Amino acid sequence: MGRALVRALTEMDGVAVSAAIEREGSLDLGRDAGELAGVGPIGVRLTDDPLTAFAAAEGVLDFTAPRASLAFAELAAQARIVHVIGTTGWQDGDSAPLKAAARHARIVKSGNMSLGINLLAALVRKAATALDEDFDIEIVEMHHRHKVDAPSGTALLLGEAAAQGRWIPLAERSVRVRDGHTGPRHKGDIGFATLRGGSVVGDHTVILAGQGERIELTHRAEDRQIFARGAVKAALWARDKKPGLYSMADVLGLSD
Ligand SMILES: NC(=O)C1=CN([C@@H]2O[C@H](COP(=O)(O)OP(=O)(O)OC[C@H]3O[C@@H](n4cnc5c(N)ncnc54)[C@H](OP(=O)(O)O)[C@@H]3O)[C@@H](O)[C@H]2O)C=CC1
Ligand SMILES: O=C(O)C1=N[C@H](C(=O)O)C[C@H](O)C1
Repeated sequence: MGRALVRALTEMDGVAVSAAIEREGSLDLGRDAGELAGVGPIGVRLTDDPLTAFAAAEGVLDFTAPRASLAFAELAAQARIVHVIGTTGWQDGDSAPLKAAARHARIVKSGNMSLGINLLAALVRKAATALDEDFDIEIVEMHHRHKVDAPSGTALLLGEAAAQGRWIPLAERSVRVRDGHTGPRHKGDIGFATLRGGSVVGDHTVILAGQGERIELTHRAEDRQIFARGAVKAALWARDKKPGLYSMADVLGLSD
C-alpha cells in the first residue's frame, strides 16, 4: 500500500509527500519514495525516524500492522495531526489506546477506504433490518496470497453493519471458523468464510439466505489505488475536524 499511497499523493491536488517511513533495518531506507512507487524521483527518501516525519507533516497515511499503528497513533496525538489508519487485524484490547490517542489526534480508521465498500455496508445494514432472522447472513471474502489477517477488516466491517441492522452484538453472534461436526447453524448467527490465493485485490460477498431464495451483495476491488485515493480523501476531510475517532462512513457522509 505504501507504493499505492505515494502514487495517489503525486496524482491528487492539494497534497504532497513530506516523508515516507519504513521499519528500522529495511533495505529500502534512503531510497527515493517516488522511484520505489514507479512515478520517478520526488526528493523524499525513506526514513526510519517517524518522530521527525510526524513533526513536519499535517497528516499520516498508515497501512502497516496493528502494533505499528498504535505507536503511530501516539505520535500523531503528540504532534496533534491527522492519522488515517487502514491497518487491519486488530485485537480486542487495541481500541482503548486508539480512543486515548483520538483525544488529541484526528483519527480516521476503516477496514476499507473505498467508496463502494462503505456504500455496500449501508446497503447490508438496510437489508439485515428488512429481512428477519429467517434469512441467514454469511460473509465470504477472498484476498491475495500475501494477506496475513483473517477475516479481512472489510468482512468484519460488513459483519458489523449486518449486526447493527439486526440490533445484535457482532462479538457474541459471529462464527469465524467451522470445522468438523459443527451441528446445525444457530438462527441469527453471522458467519464468515475466508479464501486466500493469487493476486486477488479484494472480493467480498454478503449472502442473506432464506427458505427458497437468496440475496447476494458483492463488491470486487480491481485496483489498490481505490484504497489509497480514499485514504488521501479522508486526510483532507479530517484536516478541519475536531480531535476524535472517525470512520470512512463519516468521511463519505454515509453514517446515520
Ligand atoms: N483499509 C483499507 O482500505 C486497506 C487496508 N489494508 C491493510 O493495510 C495493511 C498493510 O497492507 P499491505 O500494504 O498489503 O501489507 P504489506 O505487508 O505489503 O505492507 C505493510 C508495510 O508496513 C511496514 N511496517 C510494519 N510495521 C512497521 C513499523 N513498525 N514501522 C514502519 N513500517 C512498518 C512493513 O514493513 P516490513 O515489511 O518490514 O514488515 C510493510 O512494508 C494490512 O493490515 C492490510 O489489511 C490494505 C489495503 C486496503
Ligand atoms: O490486505 C489487503 O489487501 C486488504 N485489506 C483490507 C481488509 O482487510 O479488508 C482491505 C482490502 O480488502 C484489501
